[in-house]
Amino acid sequence: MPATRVTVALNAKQSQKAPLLIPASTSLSSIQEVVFKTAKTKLRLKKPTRIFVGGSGQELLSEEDWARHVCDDITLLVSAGEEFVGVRKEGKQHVDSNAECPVYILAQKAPVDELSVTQVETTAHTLPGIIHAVGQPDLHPGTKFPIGAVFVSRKWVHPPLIGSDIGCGMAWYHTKLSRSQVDGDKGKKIAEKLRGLEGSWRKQADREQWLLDRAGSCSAGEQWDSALGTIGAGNHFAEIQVVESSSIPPGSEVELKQDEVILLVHSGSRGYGSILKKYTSGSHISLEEGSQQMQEYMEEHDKACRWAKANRNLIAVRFLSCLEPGEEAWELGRNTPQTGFCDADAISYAKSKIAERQVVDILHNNVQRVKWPPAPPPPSAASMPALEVGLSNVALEPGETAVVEHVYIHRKGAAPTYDPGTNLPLALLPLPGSRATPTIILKPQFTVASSWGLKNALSLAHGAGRSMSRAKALSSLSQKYRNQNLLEPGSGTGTWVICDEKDLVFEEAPDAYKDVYAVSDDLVREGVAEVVGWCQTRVSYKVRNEAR
Ligand SMILES: Nc1nc2c(ncn2[C@@H]2O[C@H](COP(=O)(O)O)[C@@H](O)[C@H]2O)c(=O)[nH]1
Ligand SMILES: [Mn+2]
Repeated sequence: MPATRVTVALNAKQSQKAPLLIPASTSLSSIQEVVFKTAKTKLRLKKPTRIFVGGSGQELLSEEDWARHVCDDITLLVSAGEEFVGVRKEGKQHVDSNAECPVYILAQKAPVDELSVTQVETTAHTLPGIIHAVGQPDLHPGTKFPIGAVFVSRKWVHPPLIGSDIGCGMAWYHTKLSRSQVDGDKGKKIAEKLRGLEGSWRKQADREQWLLDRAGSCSAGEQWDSALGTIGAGNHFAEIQVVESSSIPPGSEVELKQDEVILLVHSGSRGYGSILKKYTSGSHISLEEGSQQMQEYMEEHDKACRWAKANRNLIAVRFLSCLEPGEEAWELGRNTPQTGFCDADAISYAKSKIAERQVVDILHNNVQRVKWPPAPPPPSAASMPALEVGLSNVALEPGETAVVEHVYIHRKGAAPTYDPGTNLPLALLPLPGSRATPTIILKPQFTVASSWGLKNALSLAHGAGRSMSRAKALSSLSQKYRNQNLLEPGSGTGTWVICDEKDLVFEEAPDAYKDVYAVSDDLVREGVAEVVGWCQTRVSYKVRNEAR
C-alpha cells in the first residue's frame, strides 16, 4: 500500500496548513499521533486534542472513523479543543453560497482571536445567501458561530447566527436618584435595598396583561412567562450607573445629563428564546424565504423579541420599586406574600410610566429585515436635526436611483444603528465594558466613509467582548484573586456587586473582557460612531440567593 497524502491544517486558522505523507506502515491507532505531531511542529499548535475532516466536519474519534475517512487529498483540521469551524457539508457547496462574500473586520486596536475571524469568514463563504459580513471590534469566538458579528443575507435566514437568547439587549432608564445617593459607600446601602427581585413576578393573569402590546399578546404560556421580570443567569445584569460625562446638547430628544443616575438592564427572552433551539440544530440551519418554516420561525422570533423588551421594562419596574419607594407606578413591582391580581389599569399605568423613563432599548441578538443598500439622506436633510434625518435609499447622484431590495441582518452580539420601522438612526447606544469599567455612550454615524452604514452593516459593537473564555477566566482569575473580595469596590473601581454565584464572579470579572476604549476607538476610526459621554457603574446586580 502506498503512503497516504493529506493536508494538516489548524481548525482555528485554516489558511495555516502543512502537507503530510502518512507512511503505509502506520497503524490506525497511531495515525492520530502522527497528525498531532505535525500540528505541533509545523503549525505550532501547543495542545492538539481533536481532529476533524475538512468540509464534512466529521470528528475522527475511533479507529473505525480513521479507516472510513482517511484517504488521499483530504484536509485534517486539528483543534485545541474548540468545535469544528465551518459549516458541515454533506455534499457540494450550497448553490446560494458566496465564496466571494466581502468580510470586514473593524478591529485594529481591539485584539481579535484568529478563531473568531475564521468563524466569520467560513460562515460568510459557506452559508447560503450571505452578501456581507462584519466582525465588530468586540468580536470573539462562539461555540460554532462568532459573537460580535453581523451577517447580511439575501433570501435566507439562519437561526443559529442569532442563537437561543433571542431578543437579548440593553435598555437604559432615567431614575430619580442623585449621584450623592449612590457614590462611594452609599452604593452599599443602595445594593442592600435591591431585594425581592428573584423568582416569579405575581400571577400568570398579570404577566399576560404585561405581555400585551400594540401587536397583541406575546405571552409564551405559563412555563416561560413565569420568568418574566427576572434577569437570568450568565452575564445578564442590571446596573445603577452615573453619567460621568455627556456632551449631548441639552434639550435633545434623547438625552443623558452629566451626573444623572440611570439604570442599565441587560437581559433577553429567558427560557422562551431557547424553545427555538428546534431551529438551531440539525438540518434546520438555513431557512429559505417564503418557506413555511421560515415564516413560523420569524413569527416566533418576533414574539420572543417583544417578550424580551417587555421583560427589560418589568425588570426596570421591579428595580425602581426598591429604589423609589412611594412612587405609585412601581408599587406593582413588589411581590408581597398577599399579592393578588392587579387591575389592568395599574399595569397600563406602570407600562406608560416606565416607557417615559426609557432612554433607549436595543436588541443585540436578532434578525431584522431592512432595505438595502443604505443610502444617503436626501439633500434637504442636511439642515435637519440629526434625529429627523432618515436613511432613505434615494438618489445616490442626481438622477441615479439605488436598486433597493430587502435583506436580513443577523446580529449575534451587535447593536443596531437604525430603526427600520421609522427609517431613522438611533440617537444613542450603550457600549458597556464590564461591571467595573466604563459604559461608553455612542452616537451612530452615517457618512461616506462607511457608505452610509453599509460597511458596518448598520450595526455597532454591543460591548467590549470577551478576551478570555469563561473557562479560562474561572481558572485563572479565581487564582489571581484568591484572597480578594471582588464584590466590593477595589481602589478606583467604585462598583458594589451582588452576585451570589461564586463562579460567575470570576467568569464575569473585568479582566475577562477587552479594553472598551480600544473598541470605541476602532468604531470612531471607522467613522461609524461618535463618543458622546460615558457612565460608571455604582451597583451591579447579577444574582441574589434570597435564602441567605
Ligand atoms: N456594565 C457591564 N457590562 C458587562 C458586564 N458583563 C459583561 N458586560 C459587557 O456587556 C457585553 C454583553 O455581552 P453579551 O454577549 O452577553 O450580550 C459584554 O461584551 C461586555 O463587554 C457587567 O457586569 N456590567
Ligand atoms: Mn446579551
